[in-house]
Amino acid sequence: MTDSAPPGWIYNETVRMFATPGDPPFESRDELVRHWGRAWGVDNDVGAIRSILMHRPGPEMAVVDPAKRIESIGSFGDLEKGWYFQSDSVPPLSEMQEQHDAFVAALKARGVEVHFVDGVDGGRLKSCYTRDPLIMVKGGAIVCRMGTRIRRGEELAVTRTLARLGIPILRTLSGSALMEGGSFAWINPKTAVIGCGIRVNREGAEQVAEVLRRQGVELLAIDLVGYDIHIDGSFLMIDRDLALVDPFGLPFSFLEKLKDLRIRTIEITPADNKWIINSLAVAPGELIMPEGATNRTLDSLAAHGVRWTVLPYAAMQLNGGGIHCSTTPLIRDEI
Ligand SMILES: NC(=O)NCCC[C@H](N)C(=O)O
Repeated sequence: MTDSAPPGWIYNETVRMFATPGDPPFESRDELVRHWGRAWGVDNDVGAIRSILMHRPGPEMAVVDPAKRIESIGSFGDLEKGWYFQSDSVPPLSEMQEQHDAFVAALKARGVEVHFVDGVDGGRLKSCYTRDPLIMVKGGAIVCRMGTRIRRGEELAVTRTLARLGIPILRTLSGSALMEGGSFAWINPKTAVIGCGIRVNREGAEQVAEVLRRQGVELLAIDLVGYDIHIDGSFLMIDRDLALVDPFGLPFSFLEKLKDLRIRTIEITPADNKWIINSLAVAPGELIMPEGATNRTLDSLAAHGVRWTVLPYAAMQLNGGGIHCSTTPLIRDEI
């Protein structure tokens, strides 16, 4: 047969013989492991963390000039250069690094593989909050588009890092989208939420929703309150069906939606340090949290079977972000 077959037929029959179908889909574990080396990605916010992305604050912090005091609001910043420091005091860099190092050590002690962002530069002083320039979904990352000038460009450093690690990038937000990962949260493996506001617009949410739709995940888009920048200041999943919330930062309709989804909630009180919402679930019902929870809230956590480790993080928080903001889990166990 092949003796007399025309070359075109041989070519086409070979193509047909070696064709590979689209299913199983890109995000399936076997496909990822075979072609990308690991099952990168997450589809929940509480499964045991295996791999995480962080950035130790470093030379970029030198952009902060304590002489640039903004007296009218009691903080520091330079409108021309775009940097801002959201507190009335600037801690020594060594103190921020010490707290960050202790957090990294606590994660490593749990067996978490910690990766660091390559090439942070340009005085991008918020780069230690790796939560924001990317979102991890099933099978890889969505690179965001930051909603403040000094943070725009963190996307490039993160993209280089993802490439070095071999992590698929499923989408880079484009057009007029604004999106920061701190305003994205998984509620369960079929439902996620984005808080829209001054840093995240509906176009950003829609571009993320497109990626998630292909994974069979529904994305809720809610409005944040006032100038709140991220939903992770008011909402945190801490177990498969349990969230820590600040009701003052969330619309009533979202609190009702959580009930529909059978998510139980623990509400913080004004006496709690608000940064406790910005904790990290390292496994179902296991938190790393900053200081400042009231006994009332700790008792409630304990009554719901939650365990926690407390780390000092006040110096890191002075730059405007907390424990949750300082991490992006790259791989979590399924729940
Ligand atoms: N997820 C977060 O809340 N990230 C920290 C935000 C850092 C800082 N306040 C900012 O303005 O970007």
